[in-house]
Amino acid sequence: MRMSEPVIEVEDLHVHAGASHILRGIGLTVRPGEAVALLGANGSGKSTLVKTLIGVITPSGGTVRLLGASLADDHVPWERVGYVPQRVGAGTGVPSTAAEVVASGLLSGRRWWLPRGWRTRVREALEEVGLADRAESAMHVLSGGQQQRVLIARALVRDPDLLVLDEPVAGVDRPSQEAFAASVRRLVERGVTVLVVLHELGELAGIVTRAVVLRHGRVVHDGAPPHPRADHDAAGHRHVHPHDDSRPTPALTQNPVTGSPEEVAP
Ligand SMILES: Nc1ncnc2c1ncn2[C@@H]1O[C@H](COP(=O)(O)OP(=O)(O)OP(=O)(O)O)[C@@H](O)[C@H]1O
Repeated sequence: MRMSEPVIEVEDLHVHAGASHILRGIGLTVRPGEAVALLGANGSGKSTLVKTLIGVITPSGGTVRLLGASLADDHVPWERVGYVPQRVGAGTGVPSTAAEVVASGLLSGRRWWLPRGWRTRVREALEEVGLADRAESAMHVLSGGQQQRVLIARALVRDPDLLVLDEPVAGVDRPSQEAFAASVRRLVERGVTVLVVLHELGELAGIVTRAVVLRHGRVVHDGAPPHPRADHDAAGHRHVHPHDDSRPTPALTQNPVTGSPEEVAP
């Protein structure tokens, strides 16, 4: 991949699920070193887009290229991609320690043994998310936020060029949110490209360089992230904004309370 080549290149992407047309012609180009927030109301298609990017969902139309390689041709260098799924509930899955979960990030479809020096890499990844002292803790005794940080460490241990995260801080405790934001800042400083699904910018305001907003499976805003406001997490604030399909696509403005992009009547 040449350095100037896009890390993510999506053209006219469509996804159907049964009769539902979920993604309706998405175009998105992300260049090396960008930190992009993918925002939008519940059900706007954010998770579907990232799952399509990482090959979990097969598109019904359009093209996806990651790190210069076509997804359809199955040539994507997955060892250079880190993915953090939407949080799963505590206590699910097989019992394993934080270090074991992180080490699993070093395995890939082609390699089912751990590389030389894996212990050091696992320790560094756990240090990166502030959990070096919990390496031998079983996952189920960790808080939800700590579990999420372990999943982030599992993606980081691959030393990825592209990191894709699906709502990594939804519902997690404040220390975990702060640790996550600090990690993302360091990654961006190192030149890692980040695409992160968020409900609001929160701790990542000032770190993400660009915001892409989806609505009903389309990109309705792609540009500068909204400015953060100190009171974005004030009690009583509604973090999601229901939409009515019958309305025309509205303009976006900055929510005066949250600093999040929000729609206004045209
Ligand atoms: N397998 C499926 N079959 C049918 N509809 C689906 C399927 N997966 C997702 N959808 C629908 O597609 C739409 C987009 O879902 P998606 O999870 O991508 O949205 P989202 O923006 O990530 O939402 P949230 O913020 O709630 O996670 C929703 O209306 C959802 O119900």
